[in-house]
Amino acid sequence: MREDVQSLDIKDVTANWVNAAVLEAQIGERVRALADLAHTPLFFGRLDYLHTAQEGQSFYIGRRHVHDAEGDPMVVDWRAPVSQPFYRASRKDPLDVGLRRRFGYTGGELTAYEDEHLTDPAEAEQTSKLLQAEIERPRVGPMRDIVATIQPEQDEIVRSGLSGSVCVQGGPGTGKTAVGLHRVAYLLYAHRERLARTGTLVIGPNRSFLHYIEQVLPALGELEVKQATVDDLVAHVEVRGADGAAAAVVKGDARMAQVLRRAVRSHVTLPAEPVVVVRGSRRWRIPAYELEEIVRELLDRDIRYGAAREALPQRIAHAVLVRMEQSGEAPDDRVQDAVARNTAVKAAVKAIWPPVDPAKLVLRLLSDAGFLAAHAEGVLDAGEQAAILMAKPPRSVKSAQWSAADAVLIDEANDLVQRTHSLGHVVLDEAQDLSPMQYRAVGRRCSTGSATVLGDLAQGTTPWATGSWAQALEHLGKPEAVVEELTAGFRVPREVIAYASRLLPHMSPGLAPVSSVRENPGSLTVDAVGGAAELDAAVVAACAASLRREGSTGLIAADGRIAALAAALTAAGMPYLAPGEETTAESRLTLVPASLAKGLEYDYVVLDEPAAVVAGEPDERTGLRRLYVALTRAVSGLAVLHAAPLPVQLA
Ligand SMILES: Nc1ncnc2c1ncn2[C@@H]1O[C@H](COP(=O)(O)OP(=O)(O)OP(=O)(O)O)[C@@H](O)[C@H]1O
Repeated sequence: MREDVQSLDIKDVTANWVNAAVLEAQIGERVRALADLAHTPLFFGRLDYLHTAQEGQSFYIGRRHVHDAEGDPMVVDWRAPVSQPFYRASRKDPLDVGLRRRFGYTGGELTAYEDEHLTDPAEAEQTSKLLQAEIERPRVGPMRDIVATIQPEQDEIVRSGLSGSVCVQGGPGTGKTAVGLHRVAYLLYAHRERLARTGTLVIGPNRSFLHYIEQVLPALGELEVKQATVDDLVAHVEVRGADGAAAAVVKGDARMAQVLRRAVRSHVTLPAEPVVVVRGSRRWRIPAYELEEIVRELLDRDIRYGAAREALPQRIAHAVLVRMEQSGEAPDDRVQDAVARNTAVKAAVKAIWPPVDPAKLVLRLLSDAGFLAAHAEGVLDAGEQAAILMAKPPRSVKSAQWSAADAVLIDEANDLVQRTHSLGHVVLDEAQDLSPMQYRAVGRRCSTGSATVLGDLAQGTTPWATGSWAQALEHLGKPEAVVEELTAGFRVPREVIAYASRLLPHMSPGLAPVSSVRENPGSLTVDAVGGAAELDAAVVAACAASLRREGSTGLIAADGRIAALAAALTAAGMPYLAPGEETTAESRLTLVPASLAKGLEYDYVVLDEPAAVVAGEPDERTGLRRLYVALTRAVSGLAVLHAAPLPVQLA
């Protein structure tokens, strides 16, 4: 297929050099998409149908469509309807499938297969060894795709339609991230043209996380999906400052949207003077009361501030034209445009509906107590207003120490002035940490599209963490989204998840523990070390022991412990990576501050001093949630080492 594309001769089919350049770029893209990936086999499954139109036919299922020299299909794309039973068929509902075969590969070489005769009553139900092997395959690079082993409950989410938004609640390692990414790939397949036009975006919590997941979609042949953090989306100003928790909570509260809306609209002044337009020998006068009617009508229509500001001169000009017609003239559109540009009209518009600079507006709200009070009246109480006022008002937008929450406020103000462009589909991962104002910022970016929201309420570690998905979806502007739950855990072995789940009742009562699909006896060790002095050495030794096995090792520790552990690793001659960095021949060890561990995973995890992880957070609940995240990163083994007593909730 690649050679066919490469050998295309476009000399005779392009009319000019622009056509030729475009076509060449498209050919280049297609060749890239058809690249031969040595370790990515062309097919991973086979379906033999019993009846229907495809009677007796078998299909090979793969990452992409492959055809032979005649153009006949050899491998069917996993996203095609004919592939769906590969993921959904069961003994209870075989979906006309007689045989389902899964192929297993080792380094790109076919080494195993597994057959299921779904309609054979003599055959017993069994769990797939290939699935187990796939999950436990040592991790060396970034996150991998799971096309070969998507589970039925995951597949339902992956294949849900483009028009509806979906929210997925699931404990650690239930495959939320994997499902979200595969859903994008599916939607791009099913709605290619529409989404190519409108665009797709994956939002993750930080750079390390985005690095970790960035290969999944390209491996599925999807090269056009953008990735960003929420901070990237709202980067209207340079963020150099940070808020205390109290200020950040108020700034992230949805009520701020109301305050901003009032503040923006407060710039409109009802006209007190008439507008007099002079054209040739004639003067046309629009009295103040009529101007006021126009302004009130625009305010009521609830269009964006900037759009109304653009409409106003045309409305005034229209009023002038009506008068011209009444006096027997026959003005046309060009006259209306000329009147709209008349200096008297422009001056009136400037006085009535002046331009608003979103950053300046937010700066004024946060630094001018009187201005804030005027617009926050009845919305924020005095204490809340005091919490967000800057101690020392900066001189300009440029010199202000903007915080991340401020940037979100500016984004909201920006949207009040001018509508934010909406994409076709947005995937929001680790959503539980977003503030209501951040949800709104994301919601603006899919206001005419749909969203996939992924998260775990138990892993919320911000002071404004999501308490319920219904509220979050309300802020996002997708209250109709369906909330699905994933309960089967793929990453974390049973023993480890059981240990971590001891924390659940103390930090997120009501959430059911994940039920791991994997039994790995001996995957958990918890060891007390004599004293703080010996801890570093014990941790280094545990890392060295993990590294003797295949795959990646993550050393997770409280942020405050990272410097000491970095020094200890260096002294021991053990090179290490930062979170999100790909493992190399030199190092398979990553030193992970607990604050960056979310969403990541390692074959083996060494967890340093749980009590310090808890103590590193402002309150106990957040501390326990941080610990829960750290405890649930391991695929094959977790070694907990402590010098201080373990948190009582773990005991
Ligand atoms: N059906 C599957 N087949 C094979 N591996 C799977 C499957 N589902 C999930 N996994 C693997 O399980 C691990 C966890 O998945 P993922 O990171 O998507 O979980 P998550 O729910 O986002 O976790 P967290 O809450 O910790 O962010 C990944 O390595 C993923 O590839």
